[in-house]
Amino acid sequence: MSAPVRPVPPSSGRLVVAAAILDSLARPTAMLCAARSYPPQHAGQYELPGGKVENGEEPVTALARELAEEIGASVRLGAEVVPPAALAVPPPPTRREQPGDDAPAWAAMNEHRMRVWLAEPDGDRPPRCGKAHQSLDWVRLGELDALPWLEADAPILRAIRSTLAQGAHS
Ligand SMILES: Nc1nc2c([nH]c(=O)n2[C@H]2C[C@H](O)[C@@H](COP(=O)(O)OP(=O)(O)OP(=O)(O)O)O2)c(=O)[nH]1
Repeated sequence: MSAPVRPVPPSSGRLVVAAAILDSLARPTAMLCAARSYPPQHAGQYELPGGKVENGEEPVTALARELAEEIGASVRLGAEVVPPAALAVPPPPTRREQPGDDAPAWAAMNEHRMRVWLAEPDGDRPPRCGKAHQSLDWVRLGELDALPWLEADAPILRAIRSTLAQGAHS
């Protein structure tokens, strides 16, 4: 008999938002992968571009701001990559300073919760590598597994791949 699945406890961290930026939502062949430049113990590890939501900010507004600040890019959002129930960290009780933080999220590093959206460049501002990253590269979908990702991102990458395989991504 298998052990009962314990619900993921609420987290004490902040909400982080990130984007799996594809070359095309309709016909994806590559994803934009960013290698962190800090902290030292995570330098060189890969992540999805994004960052922490500020107080008072809606998650998708924060994502647009973080992408503009970090990689100078503007994107069109596709579907959210939603965690399966067994991995979902529940949202905190409604707080006025976190509008829109009302959905289950992935468990991220440092007790943070993370929500992830598929996206594609909207053609206005192409991505470029900023200070937060050592490198920013388009990586073919079949080669994503070969990169050293932040440990917390492993189940998210699996979900991205399975969403893309189902063809339900725009
Ligand atoms: N952007 C991003 N953050 C991730 C991913 N996976 C993951 O665990 N995280 C964690 C790392 C950080 O603790 C947090 C994101 O916050 P951040 O990008 O503002 O990073 P930071 O705390 O180093 O930045 P700062 O506020 O100190 O400038 O979420 C991911 O794929 N993308």
